[in-house]
Amino acid sequence: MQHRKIAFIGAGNMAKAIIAGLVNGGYPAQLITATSPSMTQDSPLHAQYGIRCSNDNLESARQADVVVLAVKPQMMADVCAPLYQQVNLSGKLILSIAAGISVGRFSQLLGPVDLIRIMPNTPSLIGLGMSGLYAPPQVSAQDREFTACLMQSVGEICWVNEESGINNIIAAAGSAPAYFFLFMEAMQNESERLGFKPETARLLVQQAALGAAQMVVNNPQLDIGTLRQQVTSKGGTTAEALRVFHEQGLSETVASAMQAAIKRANEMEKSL
Ligand SMILES: NC(=O)C1=CN([C@@H]2O[C@H](COP(=O)(O)OP(=O)(O)OC[C@H]3O[C@@H](n4cnc5c(N)ncnc54)[C@H](OP(=O)(O)O)[C@@H]3O)[C@@H](O)[C@H]2O)C=CC1
Ligand SMILES: O=C(O)[C@@H]1CCC=N1
Repeated sequence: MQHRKIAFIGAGNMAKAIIAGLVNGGYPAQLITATSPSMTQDSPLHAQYGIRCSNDNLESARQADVVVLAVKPQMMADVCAPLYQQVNLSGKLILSIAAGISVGRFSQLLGPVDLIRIMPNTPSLIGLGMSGLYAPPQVSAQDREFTACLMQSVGEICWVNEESGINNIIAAAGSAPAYFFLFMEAMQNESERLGFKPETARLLVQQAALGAAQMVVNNPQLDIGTLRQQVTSKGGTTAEALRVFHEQGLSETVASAMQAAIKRANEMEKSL
């Protein structure tokens, strides 16, 4: 893939996950800078990945070809104002990973820039990310290709044709690791109540989750429902557990939760 100088503005959970995935996947560390107010030259991110670390957003953005906006959505306006006023952004590619800040809002915050929205998720850290991408029509084929390759180096990607698709990606993938963690936490808690030590309870749950996910990956010809049926003996134990999930409305709960994530993203787009 093409290598460009990248500045991450904001170096929290999501930026760190992408940086780790990139460097571990062979992206040259000397081309990556990360900035945040608490960052120093010898911060752990520098020691761990060999990237440049700084607390100077403007200098980092000036020397970069690609600026990744990776601060909390609520911080975005404050972070963009000095970038707009003091950095020549023309010719640079701007990538935003923020939920709830639209391309239209960015053109208010930064003027007319080449911007692609990315909705990644934290498994990018281990090369198993899932990112949605949206580029407005005027973004060049080279910038689209670069961004696709960048995010493919930390996982799978999915382009959306409409910007509203990014909020659907949030519901289905960006926020989704937390859904699975919640489910696993609940299973671990109940396993502990059954008398397993915490580490054993965790092992039981993590191996079941990992095995189930890997079976989905390894069997693209099988519906996930078929894999479920293969576990579910007639009149057996799984059928009873699934009956409880159905009776207590698991599918409806999942659908409502995903809709709530989309609703929140839409609200953020109106208010930030
Ligand atoms: N977490 C996730 O799973 C996902 C997050 N996102 C998006 O990623 C973005 C970041 O989220 P996340 O990583 O979770 O958030 P974090 O709170 O973990 O990180 C935010 C980062 O921004 C830094 N920051 C704060 N103020 C400034 C500033 N003025 N200039 C530069 N950096 C600043 C913080 O630095 P300091 O610690 O020094 O204050 C911190 O490094 C959000 O917009 C979110 O919507 C998208 C997909 C998934
Ligand atoms: O919770 C959030 O708003 C961000 C976006 C997707 C995951 N985390």
